[in-house]
Amino acid sequence: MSTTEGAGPPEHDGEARVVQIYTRLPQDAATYCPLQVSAGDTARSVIHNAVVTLGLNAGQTYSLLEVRRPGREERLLEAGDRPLERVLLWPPIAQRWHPQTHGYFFILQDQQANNGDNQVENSSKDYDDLCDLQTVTEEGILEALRQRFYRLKIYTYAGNILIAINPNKFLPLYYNPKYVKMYENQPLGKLSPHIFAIADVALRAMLNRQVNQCIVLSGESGSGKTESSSYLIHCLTAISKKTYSSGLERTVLGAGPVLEVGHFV
Ligand SMILES: Nc1ncnc2c1ncn2[C@@H]1O[C@H](COP(=O)(O)OP(=O)(O)OP(=O)(O)O)[C@@H](O)[C@H]1O
Repeated sequence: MSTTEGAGPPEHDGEARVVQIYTRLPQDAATYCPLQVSAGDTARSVIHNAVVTLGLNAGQTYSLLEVRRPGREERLLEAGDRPLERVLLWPPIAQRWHPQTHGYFFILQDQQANNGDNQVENSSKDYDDLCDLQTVTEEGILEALRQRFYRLKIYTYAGNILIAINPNKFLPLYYNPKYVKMYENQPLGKLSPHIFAIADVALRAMLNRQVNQCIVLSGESGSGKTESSSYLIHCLTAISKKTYSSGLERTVLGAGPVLEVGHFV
């Protein structure tokens, strides 16, 4: 386990993948460890497993970096971020196998030694679900949402309700087609909060219970209800293979303006 290139193509096991974690530590030059990572694993658990696998000092604090272009595009993952969600956004070749030389990989680094570098981390705790807040006050909820918004995390759960904050700009990262597949058949809350998760849960409930389902979109004017309904419909038609090619998405979305006209008559 002491090379810069890894040892061969990774194995795939359903939703789990083998991810190469390289180290950037004062005590070594180029060590890596292949780790089996599943979609729900967070940076926190991946760091823990890498530290154990590499036999590193568990008393130290480590952080995990996603590298897209060595030295140029490096992003520090927060403890609750899910590394496999990042991998799915890499180009196919980089998703399958990611030795350092291909430019897409993860780095485990000593947090203390690297303070000041690549710091996107924020000391405030990040909550995917507002139900995890220690004290629930209006101020606390708004602050938690604000901190997530600063990190471009526009979705947050409050139990099985999804709160969406209008970013007022297109965030391609969120709506990558690979995310539709990733959220398919996943329990709510296993992956990062997302509108596709709501669509998938509603579709599965409908199919399993054979009962119509309803998703309520509520918010003030301009908050993003129409936009959100488009993402829901896109996701529903994409995961329903039969309707995917039938133009249903276009038909349903086309009904929107007609209904809105009715609203003002
Ligand atoms: N998830 C999003 N990503 C990017 N932009 C968004 C998102 N949600 C909303 N927006 C932006 O905000 C604008 C207003 O959103 P939208 O039309 O969906 O609001 P609305 O709640 O349906 O408003 P109204 O109730 O007045 O019809 C959109 O045109 C879009 O530019």
